[in-house]
This record gives sequence, structure tokens and C-alpha cells, in this order.
Amino acid sequence: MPVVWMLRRVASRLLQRPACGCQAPVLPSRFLGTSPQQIPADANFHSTSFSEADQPRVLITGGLGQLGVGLASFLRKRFGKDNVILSDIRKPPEHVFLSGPFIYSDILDYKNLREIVVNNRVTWLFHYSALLSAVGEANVSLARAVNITGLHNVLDVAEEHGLRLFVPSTIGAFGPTSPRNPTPDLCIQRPRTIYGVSKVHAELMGEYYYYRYGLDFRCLRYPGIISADSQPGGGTTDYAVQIFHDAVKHGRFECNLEPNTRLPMMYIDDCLRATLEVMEAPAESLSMRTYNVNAMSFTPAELAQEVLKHVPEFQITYNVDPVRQAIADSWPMNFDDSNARKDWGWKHDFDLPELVTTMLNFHGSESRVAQAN
Ligand SMILES: NC(=O)C1=CN([C@@H]2O[C@H](COP(=O)(O)OP(=O)(O)OC[C@H]3O[C@@H](n4cnc5c(N)ncnc54)[C@H](O)[C@@H]3O)[C@@H](O)[C@H]2O)C=CC1
Ligand SMILES: CC(=O)[C@H](N)C(=O)O
Repeated sequence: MPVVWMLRRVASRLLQRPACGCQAPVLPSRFLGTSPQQIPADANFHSTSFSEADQPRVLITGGLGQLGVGLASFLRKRFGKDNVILSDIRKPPEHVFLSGPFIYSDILDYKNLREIVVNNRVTWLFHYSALLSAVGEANVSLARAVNITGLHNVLDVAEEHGLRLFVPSTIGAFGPTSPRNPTPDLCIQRPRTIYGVSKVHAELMGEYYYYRYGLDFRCLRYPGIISADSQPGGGTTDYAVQIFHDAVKHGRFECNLEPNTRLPMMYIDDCLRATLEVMEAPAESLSMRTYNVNAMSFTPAELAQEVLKHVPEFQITYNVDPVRQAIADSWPMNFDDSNARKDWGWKHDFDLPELVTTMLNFHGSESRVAQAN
């Protein structure tokens, strides 16, 4: 067989079936000229398919925040410890470092991100790096860089290497002119925080890459997430995490939002399960690429009332932070997630009483352990 012919055959095979075995060749968007390849909206989009022996290779960016460590542990149970790489720009605590692969990754460093994806044969990316609502307002230029420039890097790397990409959005992607009770998936989105603006940008860019280049982009708008064993990173809903800690430790809590501020919330186990479920949903079941997900809505007063049932001496006082209050007053009060429930079967497990019991049990047992030591 002539060598040239053989080489041509190999080359054409490689072009038809990239190493990940998952995607029709599409010229990387970074290198597209003025008339790039158009992909019709109803095209058969590449999704990374995998068998038992061929699990997705996962990278989590910004993984040392409130949600990333829990996500890594959840995904490792499903896909195997070594198939899930946690990354961040911070140094991991020892128990996290020892629990599975960890790597330094600054999402503002495009080459570094690409190198990690290539060297580790990553196929799924969960993009968690962000500055949240309150810290974003305190440092707008950094929030703009991390939340917007960082997202551009992630989108390009994901598109170039045929990754399935999850980017979380938030109730903060809505604003004072959105319907607030309830807030549907599709409505006016004019947020007034840099966080919200960057998340609307992420939703739109992700969907644009999906329609334009076939990027398998999936996005959930999370409500405020409540976790027991990780600290929130500077958001407006943080009070709903801190209250449990303070109730158990001190029997009292000073809240930085007004007592009647109603916001959508979710326990972390539901959040992580929703994230995996939407990532595993067959592409044809997704009528949209960005979904609201919700579990419950409550005010600080209602949460305090529920805590009181377990901690009879509990007292709540209010010292309102005007920045956080203004943000909360512009966010949804109730979140309509009927499309997620209809399309891919979303169903939450934790409502308010179950959340409070779970959180207090966790902190109660933690403090008993601390006292015993
Ligand atoms: N926690 C919540 O209640 C909600 C979170 N979300 C979203 O979920 C994602 C994760 O949230 P959290 O874990 O709560 O955030 P977090 O603020 O706790 O953690 C964010 C992480 O990003 C990292 N980071 C910052 N700059 C970076 C950079 N240049 N390169 C790489 N990493 C960088 C930080 O070191 C930090 O560990 C975020 O995108 C957030 O917007 C959405 C709605 C609610
Ligand atoms: C709801 C969120 O996105 C976050 N927890 C914040 O309060 O900024």
C-alpha cells in the first residue's frame, strides 16, 4: 500500500473521530475566520458518551469554594476518584488534597487551562470559579475579570476540546424588573450587580456557543445553597448558612437581612444531585440549556421560627447590611422551576423542616465532638 495513501487514510480517520471519540470536527472558535462553520440548531450535538469502562474525565474549576469540594466527592462516588480533578488558585486543606486529584488552575490563564484539559484528557468541565454577589460589589474589576474573562477562556477551551460544560447561574441573574413571585425561566433579566450581569452573560454566551458551534453547554440557575460542612464565599444568601452554626454555638444569631426578605433556597445535596442529573440528561430531553431549579423559599423570620423548634433558647436579631439588602430586594422571592421538573424530572428532597433538622444535627454533632476533645 503506498505510504502517502496510508497517511491520508490515517489523517482522514483522525479528522472524523477525535481522540475523545465524541465530537464531529469543528474548527476551534478562536481560529474561526469571518465565515465559520454554521451548525443548525437541530443538529445532532456531540455529547460525551461513556460506558462503565469509559467514564467522563472531569475537571472542576474554583473547586475549593462552598460547593466544589462537595461536588468532587459526589462525582467521585459516581465516576471514580481519579476521574475527577479538583482545581483552584488556593492551597487545598490537607483532607481535600488527600481525597483525590487536585491541580492548580487559574481560569484567567488560558494556556494553563488548555494544558490541564489536554494532559488529563478532560471530557466534562464544571466551571465553579466566580466572585459571588456581595464580594463582587466590593471588587468589581476582579469580579469582571474572573466572572467574564474567565468564562470566555472556559468556553473556548470547552469548545476546542469537545467538552460537556456545566456553568452554574443564579437567582442573582434576575433583577428588580423581573417578575419576582414567581420568576419563570424566560423573562426580563436586568440584574444590578456585577455578579448578576456576568451570570446573564454566561447564560447567553453558553447558549450562543451551543447554537453556533455545537458546544454541549448546560446551565442551572441555583437558588441560595445551604451547606453544613463548607463556608459560603461572600454572597447575599450566606446568612442562611451561618444561622445554624451560630444557633448551635451561641444560641443566637445576628442577621444581615430584614426579617421578611424572602429568597429561594436549596440544600447542597439537592444542588449537587440536580447538577449531575442535568449533566447526565439525554440531550433530546433538554428543551432549553439554562434552567431554574428550586427547592424552597423562606424569610429569615421563618427560618428562625423553624430553628426555634429545635433550639428553644434561640434568639435572632437584625443588623441590616444595606448592600446585601438592596441585592436581596431585587432577586426572585419564589423560583418557577417547572421546566426542569417537566424536561428532565427534577425533584427536590429537602424542604424547610428537613433542611433545619439536617443542618442542626450536623452542627450539633460537630460541637459535641469539639467539646469531647
Ligand atoms: N453558593 C451558592 O449559594 C451559589 C453558587 N452559585 C454558583 O456556583 C459556583 C460555585 O459557588 P461557590 O462554591 O459558592 O463559590 P465560592 O465563592 O465559595 O468559591 C469560588 C471559588 O472560585 C475560586 N476562584 C476565584 N478566582 C479564581 C481564578 N482566577 N481561577 C480559578 N479559581 C478562582 C476561589 O478561590 C473560590 O474557591 C459559582 O459559580 C457561583 O456563582 C450560584 C448560585 C448560588
Ligand atoms: C444566590 C447566589 O448566587 C449566592 N449565594 C449569592 O448570594 O451571591
